[in-house]
Amino acid sequence: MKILILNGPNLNLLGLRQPEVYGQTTLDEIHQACQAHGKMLGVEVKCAQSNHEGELIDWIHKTRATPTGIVLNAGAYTHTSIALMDAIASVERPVVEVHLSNIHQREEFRHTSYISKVARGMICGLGPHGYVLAMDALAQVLKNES
Ligand SMILES: O=C(O)[C@]1(O)C=C(c2cccc(Sc3ccccc3)c2)[C@@H](O)[C@H](O)C1
Repeated sequence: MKILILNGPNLNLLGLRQPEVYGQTTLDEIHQACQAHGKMLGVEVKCAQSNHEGELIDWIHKTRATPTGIVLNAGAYTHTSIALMDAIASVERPVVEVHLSNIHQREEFRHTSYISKVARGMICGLGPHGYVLAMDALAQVLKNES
């Protein structure tokens, strides 16, 4: 059983600017926490980040090879990418969308998510803990569907 932690554009800069919105935790610290939680869950965890839409799509396509749950924070692509939406729909793998901030309390343009249209569920506004909660949900989904 595998879980892919996939992060989109600019999230590699987490913790460096705008701590009031995205907190002070770095992406590397989030990935370390996900790896530790994966060990507790007994699942293999792969963490990746890309600023490039096509590279994120390639990561999603690779999940066709093995039963994998996907934790996806697509960053700004959340609000624009029909290509990411189609990639998720094409692999038929469970996806939990995660956002550090509560996108529904922010600018209007962040209230639309193409990812939510094809994701199993969405967690937003809970900071880095949202990734751990998403992993718990996916571990249960993967167990039920295996
Ligand atoms: O809340 C999120 O996790 C979100 O996915 C993350 C986003 C985001 C946007 C810009 C930068 C970053 S990461 C960052 C934050 C502060 C300084 C540098 C980079 C995330 C937004 O595009 C999304 O609307 C919301």
